[in-house]
Amino acid sequence: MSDIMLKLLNVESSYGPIKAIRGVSLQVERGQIATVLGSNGAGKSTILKTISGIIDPRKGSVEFKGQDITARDPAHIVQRGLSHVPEGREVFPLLSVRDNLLMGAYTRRDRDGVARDMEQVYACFPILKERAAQNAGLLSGGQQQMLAISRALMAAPELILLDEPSLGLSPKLTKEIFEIVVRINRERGTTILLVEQNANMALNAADYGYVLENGRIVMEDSCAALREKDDIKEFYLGMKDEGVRGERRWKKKKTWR
Ligand SMILES: Nc1ncnc2c1ncn2[C@@H]1O[C@H](COP(=O)(O)OP(=O)(O)OP(=O)(O)O)[C@@H](O)[C@H]1O
Repeated sequence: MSDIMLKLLNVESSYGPIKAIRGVSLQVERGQIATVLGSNGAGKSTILKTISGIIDPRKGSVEFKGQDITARDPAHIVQRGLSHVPEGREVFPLLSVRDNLLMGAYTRRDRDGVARDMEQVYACFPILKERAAQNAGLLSGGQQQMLAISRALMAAPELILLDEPSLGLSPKLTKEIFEIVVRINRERGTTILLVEQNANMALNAADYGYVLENGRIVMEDSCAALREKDDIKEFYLGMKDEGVRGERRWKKKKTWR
């Protein structure tokens, strides 16, 4: 029997009158990397903010490890084992790299475990050990992304929500970050829900994917199957269908609409 770590049922969240997500249902199995793909403004970040308690949904429910966490306090949700790496990294620029990492472990009381995890993070990201005493604001964009992911790891989470880790990074750094994400999943068994605009990277790293458009899930499947779908190739992977040209091509509709 599969072990469901996260389950959203018919979730709807709004910003005042703007409905950002509607009727979103999805689930993530323990040990899996799942991804939500979608273009700008599709509602990807809103899904993650609703899960981690930053936004209270208008409707629907969020279950984590079989327990209802809908609209619970974010600190409570972190303590239960769920960490959120927000878009844009948001490290504390005037704190040292080391203090940023310790902030991630703020809710923990097991000092030995924290020290052990700090060493593991340094082993995974040697640059953070080199720069441990430096202010985080002096790190490059890619290094700040590594720090943001590491800070989440310091909470010893069972599930990490990762918001657009590729944002603003070079293709080379993006590849490196994705390799690390997969490594964290394989080596530590951490379950990951990743939202991305870089569909190519996300579909290669993840096991299962959801496609979000205008706040609704319009398609879901294993990433292997999604990579083979013509609509995904055309609209998300930028591969043109050479058999359909000119006006016919413009008239071609996505099959999920
Ligand atoms: N703080 C806010 N106030 C009002 N509207 C918002 C706010 N944040 C997001 N929205 C709106 O909610 C919708 C979904 O936004 P969201 O940030 O979840 O999309 P996204 O898929 O993460 O986009 P991107 O890839 O550009 O980050 C958009 O229409 C956006 O304009």
